[in-house]
Amino acid sequence: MAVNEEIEWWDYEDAEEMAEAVAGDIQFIIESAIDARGAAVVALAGGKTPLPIYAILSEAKLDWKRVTIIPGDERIVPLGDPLSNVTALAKTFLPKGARVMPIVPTATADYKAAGRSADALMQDLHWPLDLCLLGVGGDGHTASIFPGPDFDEALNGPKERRALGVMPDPLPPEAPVARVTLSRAAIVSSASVMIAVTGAAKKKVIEDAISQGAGSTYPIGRVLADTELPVDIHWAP
Ligand SMILES: O=C(O)[C@H](O)[C@@H](O)[C@H](O)[C@H](O)COP(=O)(O)O
Repeated sequence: MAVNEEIEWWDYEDAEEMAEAVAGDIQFIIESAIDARGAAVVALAGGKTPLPIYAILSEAKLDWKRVTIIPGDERIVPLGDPLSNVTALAKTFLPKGARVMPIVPTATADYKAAGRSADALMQDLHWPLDLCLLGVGGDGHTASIFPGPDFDEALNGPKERRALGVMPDPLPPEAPVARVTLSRAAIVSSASVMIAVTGAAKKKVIEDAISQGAGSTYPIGRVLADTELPVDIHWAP
């Protein structure tokens, strides 16, 4: 397994400046995909950090009806729940005309079944994804790749498995529920992988994860070690 040596940090004065820059980069990726094949498919991170990016991106002059957006991971909660990643994306991008696709259609107690259904839904999309925008948790998770019983499957499952169900152990306090996530294989196959994070603590976690390399204890380290294309990490205090 290679260690990615093409990781570039982009540091900004504040979250607003980062949001402008990242929104601009995503706009460019979407425009390029639309120019190339008439459509774009992007996976966007959940959580709170990227919300200012999405607010700016949604104002971009894009042919939104050609854009499909999925959450790169989802908490298994009903649509409309404050924890639902796709609900936040839908509020921002549906009014623009984008196709925002839930990956967990109905909340189910069986997270493995939810993962299988998400994986089946992925077959309807154009692969590889044009972009996978990732967030990182303070514990080093990315998308919903967490330590726990599904960690190995998320990292090392069959390459064609693009999504799976995950029960984080321990459950993250900010959203203590089972998840569906893109697999590492699906993430690293993306035409472009980008990370957006804020705060000194997350910066330290990512730096440690990168220096640990392919054997990193952090999910983000395991993902970064497996990407072959350059990865941009956007950071603001
Ligand atoms: O649904 C999720 O949990 C996420 O997609 C997750 O990977 C997120 O990016 C991090 O937890 C950071 O979240 P914050 O930006 O809210 O800190």
